[in-house]
Amino acid sequence: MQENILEVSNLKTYFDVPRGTVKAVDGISLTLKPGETIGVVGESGCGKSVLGLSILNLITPPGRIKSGSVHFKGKNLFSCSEAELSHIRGKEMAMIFQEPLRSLNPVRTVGDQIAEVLQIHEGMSKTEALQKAVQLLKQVEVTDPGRRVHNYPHEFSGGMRQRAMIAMGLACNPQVLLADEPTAGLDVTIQAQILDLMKRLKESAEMAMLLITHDLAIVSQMCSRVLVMYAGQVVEQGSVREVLHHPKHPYTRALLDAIPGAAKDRNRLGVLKGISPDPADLPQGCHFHTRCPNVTEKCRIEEPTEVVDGETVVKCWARAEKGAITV
Ligand SMILES: Nc1ncnc2c1ncn2[C@@H]1O[C@H](COP(=O)(O)OP(=O)(O)OP(=O)(O)O)[C@@H](O)[C@H]1O
Ligand code: NI
Repeated sequence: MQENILEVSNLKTYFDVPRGTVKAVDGISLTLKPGETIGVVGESGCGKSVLGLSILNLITPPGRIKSGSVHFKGKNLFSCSEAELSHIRGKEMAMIFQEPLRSLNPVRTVGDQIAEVLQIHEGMSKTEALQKAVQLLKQVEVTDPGRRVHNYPHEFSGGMRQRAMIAMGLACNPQVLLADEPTAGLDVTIQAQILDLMKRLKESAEMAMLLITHDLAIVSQMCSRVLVMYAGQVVEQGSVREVLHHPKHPYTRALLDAIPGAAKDRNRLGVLKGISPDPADLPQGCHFHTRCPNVTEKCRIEEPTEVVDGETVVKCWARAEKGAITV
């Protein structure tokens, strides 16, 4: 068996806000093998981005890592020095953020920003780094990269900014890429092009990827395994084949039913009923019980344990009581 490159164990990330404590990530464990792509899905606010930022130890107040660990190649990132961390970030483990405009500096050229990563992590001279930046822009299929490298982010279209972010993320050939909605907000054709590009780059470089998205179609196109998050927790995880075709958790089923095409075929409701719970005031018992069609008395009182059911791990009392194996 191949060793895990990334191991997240019982991770909890909380935000202390005036109205209470937001449990954005509340006990998540996952593993990633070299070259593997895992999808992370769930509704807005369920904690996907906070999970990505926590893995890179980038949480700042009012947020805090409450407990748990993140091991990258056997090294616990929560006990690394700032110097070790900045070496790992960007070089060995890169993140493509949800909003490129927020992470690209508006007053510096795209080329300078890509070059900076290479100067810091690869010790290149400015001239060498700029040459490499042109190559990278070419690799992510930005047309006329020799001219574009001197542009500012606002001179790029949304799709091109996203490509520039991918170029920056890939500059140092990271072994793990955390991609947070890398194609959100782009039109469908450009989205397909960028995903295809990421897939090809990933395969040629054997890079592992954690792909955060709310789009299940992207998961089935890109990932081998998927984690379904609800209110800071993983409610179901397993192979894409199993989870998307034989969902075991009622929340996963509801998510699948919310896809218009699937809903039409199966003649079910297209919208997820009810609202997500307030993460600063989560319901007792199973976090999903307020919206679950199969809720029982026990679900309202006691948090479900995770159970192995075939190839899937599910956090649901209905499954636990069917005699599946408790983790
Ligand atoms: N800096 C912060 N201060 C307070 N609360 C925060 C902060 N960042 C995130 N949160 C809270 O943590 C929870 C998880 O947020 P997160 O951004 O991870 O959601 P998400 O799943 O990425 O959603 P989306 O799909 O909309 O990107 C939310 O309730 C959010 O309000
Ligand atoms: Ni997010």
